[in-house]
Order: sequence, then structure tokens, then C-alpha cells
Amino acid sequence: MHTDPWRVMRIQSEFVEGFGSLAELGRAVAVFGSARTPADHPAYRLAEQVGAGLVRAGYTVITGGGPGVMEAANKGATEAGGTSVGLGIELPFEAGLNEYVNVGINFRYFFVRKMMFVKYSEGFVVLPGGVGTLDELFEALTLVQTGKITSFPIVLLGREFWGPLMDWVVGTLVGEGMIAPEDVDLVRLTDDVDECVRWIVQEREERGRSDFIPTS
Ligand SMILES: C/C(=C\CNc1ncnc2c1ncn2[C@@H]1O[C@H](COP(=O)(O)O)[C@@H](O)[C@H]1O)CO
Repeated sequence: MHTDPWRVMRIQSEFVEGFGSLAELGRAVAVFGSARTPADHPAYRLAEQVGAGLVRAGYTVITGGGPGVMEAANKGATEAGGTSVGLGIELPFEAGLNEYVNVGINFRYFFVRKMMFVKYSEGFVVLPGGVGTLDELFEALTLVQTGKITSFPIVLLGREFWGPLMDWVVGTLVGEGMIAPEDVDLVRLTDDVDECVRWIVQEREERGRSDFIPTS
């Protein structure tokens, strides 16, 4: 028997559950980063601070709900009294949602989960990470670059980690004509949590002004 038609139903049910659970979230920002960062690593502390800072600025924090940087951002958000969302993924070696998630959903399909991050966030903060983090970063960048989403701040937090990537982006991608020079401005780089949160708030304010249509 062909199983693909049943797979479609399963995929559809993940979309329905995601939309149903997240529709009322309000303003949210997604925080990404390594699943392997230990609690004594500076990036863990940075993620905690950005989770708390985003809550204080009025945002819900959304992460992948896993360990490491995800846990740290959820911890900061929860301890600051905010909504701390975990969009978990079923993995063979999965440990479940971290203890600081207060709204959690588990997905089987990465692509469904990835769509939820973009649909329910108005910006991404990206801390040091590996393949999963890079996938999430470049997915967002592709959507912004192609105009599929607009006014979507992407902040790389951690100059030492991300600086060499940005040097390569400028030197090789721009240098070889693979991207336009202005595409580099689609991401911002900082070590400063307050600056990161401020950029996200500013973008929202600018968006608010451009969305405003005088009625008289
Ligand atoms: C590696 C371990 C657990 C993995 N558990 C994960 N749970 C939730 N989300 C995950 C997990 N692993 C990867 N992700 C997603 O990718 C990003 C982190 O990947 P990276 O390769 O570590 O950079 C993260 O933002 C998640 O959305 C056991 O320690």
C-alpha cells in the first residue's frame, strides 16, 4: 500500500496543530543557536540575557525547545516572566523540551516547524551554532533576500563567532558576484544584547510607521 497519501495527512495535522497553538502568541522573536552549548559557556549567558531582554521589550521568545542556547533563551524568557515557546523536533536522540518552555509543541517534520518560526516571529536572533543554526539562518536570509518576507531583522549575536562568516560573505559571496553588496545589510552583527533588542524594536517602529495609512 502507498503510504505517501497518509503522510500528507500527518503533515497537514502538524500545520493545523501549529497554527492552532501559536495563533494567539502576539509579538514574538525567535532565538536560535547550538544544542550543545553548556551552561557555563559565555554564549549560554548571552542567550539567557537576550531571552530576558526580549521579554522586557514586550516579546514572546520562540526557540527550538532543545538544550544549549535554546534552553538558555527559554530560561531568560521564563525567569523574566514572559511567554517562552519551544518548537521541538522529534529526533532519534531527542531529550524532549527543556524545562523552561511554557508553551511547547513537538514536530516530526523540520520543514513544518521551520515555517512556524518564520510565520510567528517578527525577527531572528542567531547565536553561535552548528548545522541546524546555519540552516535556520540561511532559510530566513533567503526569504528576506527574495522578498518573501519583509522588514524582518536578523541579528547575529557573537562577533568573534560570526565575524569570519561575514568576512567570507563580503569577500567571497559579494566578491564573486553571488549576492548583491546590499544583501550584506540584511543581517546585523553585535555582541551587545541591548543593541540587539533595540534594533528589533526599532525595526518594528519603522514598520509601524510605514504601515500607517492616513484616513483623512
Ligand atoms: C544535539 C542534541 C540534541 C538536539 N536537540 C534539538 N532539539 C531541538 N532543536 C534542535 C535540536 N538540535 C538541533 N535543533 C535545531 O537546530 C538548531 C541547533 O542546531 P545546531 O546544529 O546545534 O546548531 C536549533 O536552533 C534548533 O532549532 C543533544 O545535545
